[in-house]
Amino acid sequence: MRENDLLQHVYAGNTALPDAVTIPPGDDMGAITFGDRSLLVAVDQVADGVHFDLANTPLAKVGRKAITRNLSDIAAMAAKPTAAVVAACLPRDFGEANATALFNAMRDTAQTYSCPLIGGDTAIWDGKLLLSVTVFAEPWRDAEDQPIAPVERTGAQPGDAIYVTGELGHSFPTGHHLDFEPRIELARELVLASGGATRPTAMIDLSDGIAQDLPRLVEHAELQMRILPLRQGESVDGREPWQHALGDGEDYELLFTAPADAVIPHAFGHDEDESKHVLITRIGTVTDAGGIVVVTPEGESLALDQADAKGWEHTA
Ligand SMILES: Nc1ncnc2c1ncn2[C@@H]1O[C@H](COP(=O)(O)OP(=O)(O)OP(=O)(O)O)[C@@H](O)[C@H]1O
Ligand SMILES: Cc1ncc(C[n+]2csc(CCOP(=O)(O)O)c2C)c(N)n1
Ligand SMILES: [Mg+2]
Repeated sequence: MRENDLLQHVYAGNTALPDAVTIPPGDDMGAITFGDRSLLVAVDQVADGVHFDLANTPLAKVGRKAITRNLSDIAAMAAKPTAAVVAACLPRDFGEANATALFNAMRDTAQTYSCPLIGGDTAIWDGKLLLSVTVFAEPWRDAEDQPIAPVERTGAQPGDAIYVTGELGHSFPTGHHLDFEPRIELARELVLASGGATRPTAMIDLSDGIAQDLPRLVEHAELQMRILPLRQGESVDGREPWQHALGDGEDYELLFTAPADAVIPHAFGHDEDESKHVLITRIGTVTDAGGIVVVTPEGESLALDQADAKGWEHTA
C-alpha cells in the first residue's frame, strides 16, 4: 500500500464536492466558506515510531511537534491560526505525570502561536502514543481589513522563480524535526508586504522533502543543487549533502514560487542579530517541459527520480 496511491483515489472524488468547499483535498489545508467568511482546516498526526521515537524524546518536544507540524500547514497557506483540537491515544502504561506533561506542552505551544487548544478527546489503548491535531485558520487581513486569499499549491507558471526558506536536510538526526519554527510570520510578510508584490504564486511546506513536495507544485522545473541551503549533518551511505536536502524530509520550511521579477527578500526576521534571520534562497525556475531536473554542484543535469533522493512516503 502506498500513501500517494490512496491520495490519488481521494482527489478523484473532489469534483463531487459542494460549492462551499473552496479548497478541496490536495492542499496543505482545505477551506470552506460560510456566509462571506472563509475557514481553513487541516489534521496531522504524530505517532511513536513514525514521527518520533518516544524512548529518546522528551514529552515536551513530542507535544510541541504535534502542534507545530499543523502550524506549518497554516504557514503553507499563508493563513492566520484560529484554534486547535487534539485527539490523544495514550499507551496503557503511560501514567498521569506523563499525560499532564504532554498536554501542557501542547497547550503552551498552541498558546505561543496564538492558536489556542479548545478541545479534544482522550483514549487509553494497547497501541503506542498517537496524537492527532486538527487546526483551524482564517485569512490574514490587509490594512483595509480585506481578507488575503490563502496561497494554494496550484498557481505556479513557467518562468516563475522557486524559493525555499531556511536550511534543508538531516532533520531527524539533528532533532530539527522537533525544534523547528513554523514559518507563519514569514508567510504573512510575503502576502502582505509591498501591496501583494511578493505574494507567492504557489506554496507548500516541506514535510516529505523537495523530492516529494516540489512535484506537488509543478510538473517541470530546473533546480540548482549548488545553491541549495544545507543543514550541517552526518552523511548516510556516502550520499551528498544536497541529496539529504532533497530527500530527508521534515524540514518544515516553505517551498514557494513567485514571478521572476518579484523582489523577494533574501532573509526574513526582526531580530537585531541578523544571523538569526531566516534565509530565503532562490533555488531554481519553473520550466514548461522536461520534468523536474536537478543540476548537481558538478554541473551534471539529472532527472529528479535519478537523483538518489526519494523523499518520504508512507508505505506498507
Ligand atoms: N485519509 C484522507 N482522506 C482525505 N484526504 C486526505 C487523507 N489523507 C490525506 N488527505 C489530503 O491529501 C493531501 C495531502 O496529504 P498530506 O498528509 O500529505 O498533507 P501534506 O500537507 O502534503 O503533508 P503533511 O501532512 O506532512 O503536512 C491533503 O490535502 C490532505 O488533506
Ligand atoms: C522515528 C522516526 N522515524 C523516521 C522519521 C522521519 N520521518 C517520519 S515522517 C516523515 C515525513 C512527514 O510525515 P507525514 O508524511 O506523515 O506528514 C519523515 C521524514 C522520524 N521523524 N521519526
Ligand atoms: Mg503540508
